Amino acid sequence: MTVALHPSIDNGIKQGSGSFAGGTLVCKCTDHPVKVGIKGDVAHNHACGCTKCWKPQGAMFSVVAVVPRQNVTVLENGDKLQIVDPSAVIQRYACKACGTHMYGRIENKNHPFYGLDFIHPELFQEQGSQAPQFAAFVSSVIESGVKPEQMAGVRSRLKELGLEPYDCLSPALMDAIATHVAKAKAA
Ligand SMILES: N[C@@H](CCC(=O)N[C@@H](CS)C(=O)NCC(=O)O)C(=O)O
Ligand SMILES: [Zn+2]
Ligand SMILES: [Zn+2]
Repeated sequence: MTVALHPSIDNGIKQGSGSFAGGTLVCKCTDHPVKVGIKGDVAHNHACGCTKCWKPQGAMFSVVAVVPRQNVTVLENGDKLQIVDPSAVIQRYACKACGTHMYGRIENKNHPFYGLDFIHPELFQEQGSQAPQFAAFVSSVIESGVKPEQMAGVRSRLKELGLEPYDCLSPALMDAIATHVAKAKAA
């Protein structure tokens, strides 16, 4: 049986249009859904296996990407949003009614990813945003209950889908973090 990872990738990765102009993220509420407007396309879209990123019901992975924070605007029913864990690096704003995370924001100006918000592209009403590029925090799915002996199958399915599995972030993002830290130390 094929390993189920996330509904938006289990049937194959749908490539982005390359010219996605942005759109509206909508939570799962049928009544008064939270709507968040995003300008432009997302970047660094990836599957994340960590326990903190929001996943739809039954999914093993989250699918999460970044956008500049100035490109994120709460459009409707923002009163339903609350921060999941105010002590986390990424402050994830979730709908109190349905639990969907609408955006995650870093307030620490010294953080390497300060200025970028984290969003879940599957919540776009519109099609065509950038496809997932890799898988991050893969080993962390064990913390959500996946058995260690299932991991070979999980990694091989990710590879089959074209998502290289990493146990932290991709080399490009890890290099960006290390560069930021090196510059901060040198300053
Ligand atoms: N193994 C941990 C990893 C958590 C983690 O470090 N997540 C990454 C990727 S989203 C992160 O940057 N977290 C910062 C945060 O959650 O605020 C878990 O699964 O809970
Ligand atoms: Zn909701
Ligand atoms: Zn995560």
